[in-house]
Amino acid sequence: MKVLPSRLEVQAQSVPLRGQVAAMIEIDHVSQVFQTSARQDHLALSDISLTIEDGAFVSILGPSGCGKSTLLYIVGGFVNPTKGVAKVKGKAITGPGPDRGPVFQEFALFPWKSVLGNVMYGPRQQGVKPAEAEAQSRALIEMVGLKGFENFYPKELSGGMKQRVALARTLAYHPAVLLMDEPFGALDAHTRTRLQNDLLNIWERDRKTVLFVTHSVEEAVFLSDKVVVMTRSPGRIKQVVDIDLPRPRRRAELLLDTRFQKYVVDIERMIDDTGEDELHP
Ligand SMILES: Nc1ncnc2c1ncn2[C@@H]1O[C@H](COP(=O)(O)OP(=O)(O)OP(=O)(O)O)[C@@H](O)[C@H]1O
Repeated sequence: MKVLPSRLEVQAQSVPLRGQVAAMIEIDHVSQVFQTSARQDHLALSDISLTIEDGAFVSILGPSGCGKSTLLYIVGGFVNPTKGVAKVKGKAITGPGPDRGPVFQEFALFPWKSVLGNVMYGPRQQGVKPAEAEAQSRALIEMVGLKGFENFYPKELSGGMKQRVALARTLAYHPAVLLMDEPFGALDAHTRTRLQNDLLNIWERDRKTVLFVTHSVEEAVFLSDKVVVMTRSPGRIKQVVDIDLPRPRRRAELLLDTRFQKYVVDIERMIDDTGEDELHP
């Protein structure tokens, strides 16, 4: 899904929500119809209901075009569902907010700002004083493994480094929920593995709720508490799989673990069973 307004400024203006609740996100009978340019209605999502607990890491898997991004954008408040309601902390989502931090490729880094400038942007917009915003941002840059690159500009960074900056920039808002749309999809296998490990380490520190869209079954099983498998278009939930593997997880160990391998094979079969990976206009 491709057309998104740049809403970073909007997110930065509202006040963050606080407090722990059991259900962080509730998606209640949500359907989404898009009008295509040919003026035909296209049912992208059909009657999706899903509850995501506070602090859970949930991945969404499914064939291309099944509505994964659309679901993420509905939770982000960038798309209003045609039917049903999506809630965050019990409140209906009516637009973007700083409680939900998107890590989407559409939210490209500001090319005219340094790494530090990009990460500091959110806290400064939220009224954090410059010295404090800088200290917080430097700590986050270190946390995502970019210490020493504070004064670099996006064009001087690799794809993986840009993703790290994007993650630090979103974390700087202190969102309760991270919304990640194939954040590592464009990276080489080695960088992808490193970023998966780093993301898990960061997540294990403060257990934010994460909603993560990916095409990689292995990545989903490695990272997640739950994997949501969707049917092909129109997207419905086929199955929610609880990933009962101990944490902290080490990728090298898990790859040899028969339980991990079984989850991957079972979920791959579920996706194959959703039908041919055909795209329909
Ligand atoms: N703004 C839009 N206007 C019209 N149709 C749209 C719009 N956004 C998405 N769609 C359609 O909705 C369906 C779901 O799109 P979406 O991007 O959510 O799927 P996806 O599962 O994330 O796909 P992929 O895995 O290929 O990224 C597709 O058929 C797409 O063409």
